[in-house]
Parts: sequence; structure tokens; C-alpha cells
Amino acid sequence: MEKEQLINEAKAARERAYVPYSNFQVGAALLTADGKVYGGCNIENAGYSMTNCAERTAMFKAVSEGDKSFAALAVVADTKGPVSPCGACRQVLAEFCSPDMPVYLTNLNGDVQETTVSELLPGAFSTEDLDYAARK
Ligand SMILES: O=c1ccn([C@H]2C[C@H](O)[C@@H](CO)O2)c(=O)[nH]1
Ligand SMILES: [Zn+2]
Repeated sequence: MEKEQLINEAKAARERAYVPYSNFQVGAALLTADGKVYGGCNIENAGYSMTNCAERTAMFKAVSEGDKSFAALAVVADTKGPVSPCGACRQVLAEFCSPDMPVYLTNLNGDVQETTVSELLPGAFSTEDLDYAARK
């Protein structure tokens, strides 16, 4: 799938954002290794901290459907520059995606920043850290 197509899927998912509190719509599109696309939007809650970001919505949809092998992610919001994923989403990406997986950070003006999972979260806490402690 083309990068532009994945970005368009993220824009379509963004339209479904549930954002009565921030009014800030975010969309994500996660491409699986076998060519499926999971869209995600941010979903807010009157208890603000229960909000789920677009990126994690897409990730959790995929994993809950049995997909855990990913090829690329696109994220879009109406930001001045390419949107910057929050720390929680960076940690979730690091759990399931390879360090060099491409991530396309975009906005509605057509800016596109191509980065990777490890660039977004260098030195992520990982399962290897847990394994080391467990074998002692
Ligand atoms: O990368 C981001 C940044 C923010 N948000 C959401 C969370 C909340 O609904 C709103 C404002 O933080 O934007 C995302 O979905 N993804
Ligand atoms: Zn987030």
C-alpha cells in the first residue's frame, strides 16, 4: 500500500473522532504485514483520563483481532507541523512494532514527517528488561 493511501485512511478515521472535550480530532491508520489496515480515532470521556488516543485505538483494534505484525503507521491531526504522538502511544508502538518500522506523522496541510518507532522512543522499556529481572 502507498504511503499516501495510508495517510488518507488516517484522515478518514480522524473524521470518527469522539472529542466533545478537546475538540481536537486525531486519526491513525495501521498497516499490517499482510496488507490489512486498521483505522483508529481518539475517543474521549467525561472522566478525561480514560481518553484513548487514535494511535492506541488502531493498535488495540489490530491486536484484539489477532494481528500483531505491522508494516507502517500514519497519524494525522490539524496541527501546525506533523502531529507528535504522546508518550503512552510511543510505548505501545514499541511493544508491538519493530524499531525500524516507518511512522508517517502528518497534518491537514500536507506536511509529512517520516520517522521510525525507535526514533520516537529511544531506549524504550521492554520485555527484555522484565526477563533480566525474572531470571535472577
Ligand atoms: O498523538 C496524539 C495526540 C493527542 N491525541 C488526542 C488525545 C486527546 O483526545 C486529544 C488532546 O490531547 O488528542 C491523540 O489521539 N493522538
Ligand atoms: Zn497517545
